[in-house]
Amino acid sequence: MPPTLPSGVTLGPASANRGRCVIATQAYGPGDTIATFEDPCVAIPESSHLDRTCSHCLKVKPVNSSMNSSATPSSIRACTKCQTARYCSTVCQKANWDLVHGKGECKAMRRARQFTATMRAGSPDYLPTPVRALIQVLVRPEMAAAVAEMEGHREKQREREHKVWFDIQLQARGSLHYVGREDSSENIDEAIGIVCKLMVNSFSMRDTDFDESGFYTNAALAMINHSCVSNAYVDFVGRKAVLHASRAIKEGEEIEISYIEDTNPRAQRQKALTQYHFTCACPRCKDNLDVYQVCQRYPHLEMNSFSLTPDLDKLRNPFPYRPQALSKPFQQMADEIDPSCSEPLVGVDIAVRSKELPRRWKLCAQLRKAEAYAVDPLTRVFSEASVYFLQLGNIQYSLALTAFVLLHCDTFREPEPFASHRLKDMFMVTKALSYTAQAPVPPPSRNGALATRIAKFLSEKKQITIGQTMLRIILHYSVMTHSEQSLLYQHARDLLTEVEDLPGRKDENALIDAFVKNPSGQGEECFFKTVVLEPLQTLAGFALEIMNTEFGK
Ligand SMILES: C[S@@+](CC[C@H](N)C(=O)[O-])C[C@H]1O[C@@H](n2cnc3c(N)ncnc32)[C@H](O)[C@@H]1O
Repeated sequence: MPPTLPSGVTLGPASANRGRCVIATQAYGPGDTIATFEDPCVAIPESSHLDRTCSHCLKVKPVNSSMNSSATPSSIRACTKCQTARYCSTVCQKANWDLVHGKGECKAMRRARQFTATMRAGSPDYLPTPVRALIQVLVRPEMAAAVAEMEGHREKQREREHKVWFDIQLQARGSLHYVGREDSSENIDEAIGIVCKLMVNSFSMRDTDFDESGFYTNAALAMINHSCVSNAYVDFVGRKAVLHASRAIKEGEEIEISYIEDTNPRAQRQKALTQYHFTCACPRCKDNLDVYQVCQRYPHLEMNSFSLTPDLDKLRNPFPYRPQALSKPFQQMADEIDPSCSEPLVGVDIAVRSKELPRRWKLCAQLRKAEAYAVDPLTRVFSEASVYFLQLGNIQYSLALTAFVLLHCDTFREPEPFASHRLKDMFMVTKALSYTAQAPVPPPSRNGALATRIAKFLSEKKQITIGQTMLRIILHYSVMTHSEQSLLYQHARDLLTEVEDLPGRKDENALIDAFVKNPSGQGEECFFKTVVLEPLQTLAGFALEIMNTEFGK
């Protein structure tokens, strides 16, 4: 039986090369909620997040206590039986017990724990995420039936590298063992089929740092096809998946989401799509468009007039004077260097990063010369450098680099002003401003003269007002897209309340309020330009100097 789709969407006709698809039953505007998907087949925390995530409502206890908010649980307690699943309340524990944990998952987790204690002492006592996902399906026959309807490309998965097929078999056998089922060829066959289907139809949920924090499969959501220039995106709120329009969608039009990071170069995108077994024929792939070209085609650029990049001419025509002078297209430059700097630097030892960043910065020389800052791997180098300096304690450098990414990269990469990366980078800049607003100007040091200049510049600006205005923009777009339950919205709202309640901010509060209500008013526009935008642009302007000083020209 095909899955039942929520109202707002319906199954469209299947085609030979794309299979089934989902179409809109009415028209939607950019940011609109299209549909909400409930009753997932699987919704679990990533194994690495188990100890701080409620296994039922999936709320995460922040690592950093300063990120606590009304939306995050203050404590997470382990199930006393398996010691693996954790819950934020007895209500969640009971609900999860009835749904899945009491149906065999708890027993399976206990067996896994015992096995590790006796056979593999010292290794992590939880099972890998895909194995836990498979267990959830195996112990709920109604979900096994729903998963059976999905596309799994089983034969093609078998033809992939030996390691992939070996892992699939291992996961299938391991899960059967832990749920206490015989490893008959019939059972193994069924389990392998489920693993393949989960690989093709599952989503990674991400936390506010964009780390993979959960694994999610929903039979109805699994009917949506992919495009690297999608018209919709999925947000996760607890156990619900919410589908939003990223651009206007007509009644009867196919809904397409992106399964992957669509701003990556084409070769990387193709590699990431290997597990889905199709060749993407979207315009970005077909013509190898760069992010600037895709941005120019976004039909609602005017929405950016209420954003940190309100210069619509620049979005429509980012390189007015120099397109012909280029030796080769941006994307070709990027494709040539990307393979030698595509490994993510997050989590890599800081000493390695201190060598790797200058190497990558140098490799990006052609893109820098062309000022194609929004094209990867160059944007990635800026973002990774920002994290690097933050870890070194140089908050001024980190702030300037994130401001640069926000103003010179994010909008071209994601032209919709409600895009999650944009809102998240805005929030990071706001947080950094709240620290630098309180911190004294650092004394000059051998490498710190530039940081001192940045700090001095900031000390002369109204940092709180800049941050407060950005928080209002974040909240505006979260409300517009009905994302008030998202963690980012909750954090932004908490921080805003804190700032608005500070003594002596009545006048600023009124000015910001007036701007949000009427951004195109003459006085309001002037306030935004001089108090918020120009200081941010100057701050971002330090970024190139930082990179050249630290990593060489
Ligand atoms: C999550 S499912 C989407 C629903 C699928 N069409 C079905 O009938 O079950 C993913 C699979 O759909 C197909 N698919 C998704 N997007 C596609 C695209 N842009 N071009 C061709 N096939 C696509 C691929 O077979 C892929 O493995």
